[in-house]
Amino acid sequence: MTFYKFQGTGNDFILIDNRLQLIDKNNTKRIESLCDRRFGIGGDGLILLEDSDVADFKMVYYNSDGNESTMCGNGGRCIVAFAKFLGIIKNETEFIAVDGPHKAKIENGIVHLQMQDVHDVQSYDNHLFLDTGSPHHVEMMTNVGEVDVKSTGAKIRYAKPYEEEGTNVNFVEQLCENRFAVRTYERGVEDETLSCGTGVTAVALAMHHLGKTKVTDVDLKTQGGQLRVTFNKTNHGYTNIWLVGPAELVFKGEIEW
Ligand SMILES: N[C@@H](CCC[C@H](N)C(=O)O)C(=O)O
Repeated sequence: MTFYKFQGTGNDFILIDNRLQLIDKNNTKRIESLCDRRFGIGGDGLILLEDSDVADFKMVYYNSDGNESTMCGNGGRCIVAFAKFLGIIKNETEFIAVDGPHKAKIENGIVHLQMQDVHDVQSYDNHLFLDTGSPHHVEMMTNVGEVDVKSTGAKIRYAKPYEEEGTNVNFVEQLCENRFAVRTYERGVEDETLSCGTGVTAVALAMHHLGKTKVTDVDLKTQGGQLRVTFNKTNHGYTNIWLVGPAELVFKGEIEW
């Protein structure tokens, strides 16, 4: 079976064309072993591209622990690049993911992915919580380069109120009016990843909600590169949210499933 390795700002994924339904989707151990960086191909997750009756294709996302999870923004951008590579789409598409339909377009190699509207941004004393397709805890700090993301993120992810279901955890530093540095601990990877698409989307909206920025076109600096999030603010929350950035094929190979 042919697999493809893609990366979007260093968030890396194994992609497989599963339109013939050849994959045993309950084989959690196999997915985990393929994502292992020493004994497998290596990746923050594995994504299946499947047929859909209502859209160009369907995205099925697994974290590197082998479990199917909620929406992956960088994975969403990578599967759009993969669908173009396979000749399923040209430069515009609509596909189905676990959180519903997503529009996307590719312009000069950059993938623009529309995210679901966000109506609820919860603000607490020293953090915010919102769901951008996946759950995100957002915490501001003055020197994000120095935080131990793995241990601090894990403490927050397993503590109340998140506990078993967990959350992704984002640490944010404001660099200027429209630019923020973000480091993310990802649930299901249980470590820092170089970038998280739903995470930077959550950060952009949270910073606007807090009044840290007034712009609706925000630059996000991740460990793996630059992303951009644009949106509209309405009386009902945030709409027309787009996650924008690169997504590239790294290599392909053959595996026994
Ligand atoms: N890397 C992702 C987020 C993937 C899902 C997350 N790990 C979870 O289980 O909540 C992104 O780019 O959004």
